[in-house]
Amino acid sequence: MTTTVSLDGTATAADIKAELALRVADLKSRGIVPGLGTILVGDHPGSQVYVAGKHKDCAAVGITSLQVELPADATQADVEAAVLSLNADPDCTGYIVQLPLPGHLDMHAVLELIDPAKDADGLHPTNLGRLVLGKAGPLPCTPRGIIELLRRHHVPITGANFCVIGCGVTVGRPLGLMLTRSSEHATVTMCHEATADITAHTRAADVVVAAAGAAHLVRPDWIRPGATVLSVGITRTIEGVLGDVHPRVGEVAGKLAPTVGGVGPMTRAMLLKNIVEAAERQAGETPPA
Ligand SMILES: Nc1nc2c(c(=O)[nH]1)N[C@@H](CN(C=O)c1ccc(C(=O)N[C@@H](CCC(=O)O)C(=O)O)cc1)CN2
Repeated sequence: MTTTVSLDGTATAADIKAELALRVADLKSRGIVPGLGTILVGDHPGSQVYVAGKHKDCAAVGITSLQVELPADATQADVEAAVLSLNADPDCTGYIVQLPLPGHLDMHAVLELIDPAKDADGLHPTNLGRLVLGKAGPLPCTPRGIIELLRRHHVPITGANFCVIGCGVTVGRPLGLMLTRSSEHATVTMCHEATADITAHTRAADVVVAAAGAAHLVRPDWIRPGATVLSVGITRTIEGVLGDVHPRVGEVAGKLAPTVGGVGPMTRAMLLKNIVEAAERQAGETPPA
């Protein structure tokens, strides 16, 4: 049996928040007050928890919070009006529209209306295009958090074989783009529900990232002993929160980012980092690499 090392996102995020608090204090000493806005539509239970966590984090590092809440039956026009209002608000350095939106709303139309300079999630088409072209800009929070978690725990990335399960817009797709930049240069296999013989890909991987949103999809026999595994997707059931990675994978993996306390806190920390960097850019500075 392998002794698994936990990739502790809560502790790592705490370190990052302490570093960011110093940068926020420096900005404030020069009269620049970073502000994060959130737009939450409806009463999705996970989203309410995540947005509350984001504002708690802001308070901890000295970032101002602006919260917009709209009912589940808000119209496309209501949501777009909230976006335009934050685009115009000088107290808002950057903001996010919490996803998923209720099914009757057009997510892509909403995301396209965000001012790319205020896009704290890096999900505006302009910023995703900048990522493809290797230009500086805000990076999607979960993929950025995954790479930062691996780096801070000395998991090799360059030349490593990654298997990313799930091709969603917030995690899988941008993660594939980020891991193949010249600064990372990993070899990435993207898997999805139509992948034939998925275990052939997971068993060949040094690092498996499970971001499919399918409870306990990844089983112990899918993993090469000693490989690194990150459980990203979450399914909420009446029995509680279930991750994409079966708990017994911990008996095989060398390093494991658990479903709770792994990548989630890193996602939140990277949102703060995107806001601090946006404030620095808006002040005409180049954020540290
Ligand atoms: N606009 C966005 N929407 C969504 C994103 C995103 O990056 N931008 N990602 C996810 C949700 N998410 C951030 O919003 C997120 C997910 C999980 C956590 C977290 O801290 N999880 C806890 C567990 C809490 C629980 O689910 O009970 C943990 O890992 O300890 C934070 C943020 C979808 N939407």
